[in-house]
Amino acid sequence: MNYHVVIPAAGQGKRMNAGINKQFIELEGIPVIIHTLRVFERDDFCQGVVLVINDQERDQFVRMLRCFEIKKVNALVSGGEERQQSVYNGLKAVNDGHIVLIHDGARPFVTIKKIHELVHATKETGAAVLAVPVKDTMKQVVDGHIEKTVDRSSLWAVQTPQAFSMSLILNAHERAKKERFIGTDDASLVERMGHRVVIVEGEYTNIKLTTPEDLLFAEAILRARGDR
Ligand SMILES: Nc1ccn([C@@H]2O[C@H](COP(=O)(O)OP(=O)(O)OP(=O)(O)O)[C@@H](O)[C@H]2O)c(=O)n1
Ligand SMILES: C[C@](O)(CO)[C@H](O)COP(=O)(O)O
Repeated sequence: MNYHVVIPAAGQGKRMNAGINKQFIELEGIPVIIHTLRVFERDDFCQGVVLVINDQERDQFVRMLRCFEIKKVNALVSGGEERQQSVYNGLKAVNDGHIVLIHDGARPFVTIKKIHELVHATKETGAAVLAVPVKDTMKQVVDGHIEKTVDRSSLWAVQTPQAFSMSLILNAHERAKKERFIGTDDASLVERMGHRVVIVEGEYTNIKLTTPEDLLFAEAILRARGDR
């Protein structure tokens, strides 16, 4: 069940519009990225973390890791223009291990329970993702009007971590780069090679902090957890 994890945290956070890297926004006095890293710090199955960052934020990250005593980050790697490039840079820095997880730095609420279910499922096909069934009715919209209502029964909102055998995901990234394909998640690079990806039902609290209102949900999630 051992794994390594690549955590992309090198984005611009444009949709958050916070004026700073959203990974540095504090929730109950702790930066988002530290909340995320602490999950893996606490998981004995996590053998090491590769953190992908903006070079100009390197000093800030080094100080933060030291201040919060994060020990498992064994590489700080430069990100790229696209999330996919950042992830690929991170994968190349994972020096051993058979299973690798890729997890957004902006998703601080993943649980160890779900991580372990995901890693276990990866043994089945070499690829598995956390996802939750969509709750809203989905419509396809063209030029501002509804083209059709999409059958919701087979639609899932995919999250991270996404887990893969190391060789499979490296091959998928290398092929996507060669073919100039850019996907919005890593599983899409594996799917396009015709490889089965297993869905593991995740939790609705595993939100990605993307726009300002997500911070309201984040504070509510922390309060609810604190009450337990
Ligand atoms: N070039 C990029 C883009 C994104 N990410 C990371 O990938 C995760 C998911 O991406 P997203 O939520 O879209 O972050 P941003 O790209 O920063 O957001 P935006 O699109 O609003 O700028 C984030 O932890 C982000 O830091 C990254 O490492 N490198
Ligand atoms: C990888 C991801 O979190 C799965 O839902 C999502 O695709 C990232 O998208 P973003 O626009 O890069 O945040």
